[in-house]
Amino acid sequence: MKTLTKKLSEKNKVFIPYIMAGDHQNGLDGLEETVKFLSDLGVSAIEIGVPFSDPVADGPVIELAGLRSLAHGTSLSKIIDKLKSIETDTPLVIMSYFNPIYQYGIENFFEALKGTAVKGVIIPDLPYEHEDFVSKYVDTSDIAFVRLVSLSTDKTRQEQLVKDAEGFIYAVSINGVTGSKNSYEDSLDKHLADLKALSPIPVVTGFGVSTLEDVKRFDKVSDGVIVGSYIVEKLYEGDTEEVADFISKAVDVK
Ligand SMILES: O=P(O)(O)OC[C@@H](O)[C@@H](O)c1c[nH]c2ccccc12
Repeated sequence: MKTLTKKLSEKNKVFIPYIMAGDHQNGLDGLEETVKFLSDLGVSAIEIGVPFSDPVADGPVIELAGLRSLAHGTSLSKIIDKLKSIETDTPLVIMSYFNPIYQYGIENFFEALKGTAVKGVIIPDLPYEHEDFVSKYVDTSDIAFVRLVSLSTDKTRQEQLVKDAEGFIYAVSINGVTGSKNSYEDSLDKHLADLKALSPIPVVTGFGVSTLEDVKRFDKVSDGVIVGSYIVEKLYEGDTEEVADFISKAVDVK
């Protein structure tokens, strides 16, 4: 079992904040400070986004954060260099579209992350059928390849996806881009509970989670939450106190 799977399975409830690498007034030099800030609040893991020029699944908040980060000159290779010097017990999960990793070199990517705090990777545009691009390197490293399950994933495919899965299952709560939530579908809670019953590893719900009510709801029907847009926006606006207050309450939801 990989470190990420083990650490998250030990948790009563999982709370994972998402941040965009390089979206800080000091660009990537601010990454370590943000990681420490979040990790001191007791989060289960930290998802670190790699900015990309064509982020198909990103809503407006994350997309803008990516553009700001790119304007600071952020690249995957600079992020990896930075991650080599960041020490933390909190597992880090890189969220990148496939193209930057492909350009960097898939083997180099996994090789460069050995010995860093990165224990997982999410590649939202690399479907199950194409995992063999990375599986050789995933299998020989301690990095978990995190799979996404959407609302439209049927039971047969869910069974396929949870089999041999590591880290956690990323349950996408809406049919849409990050940050958007008009209202959740009525069937969502049952979908999550069914998925949780199938999955041997934690099922963590993300997309549109931005209030303590959301956190409570998804902590009941799944194993925890991922919060991106809310945190990215508040950190950018400099509302660190509000973020700290939200996260300390969210990690404590019973
Ligand atoms: O922003 P939200 O709605 O809180 O959702 C998390 C999400 O931003 C983060 O996990 C993420 C950012 N970009 C993505 C692309 C695909 C899947 C997930 C993501």
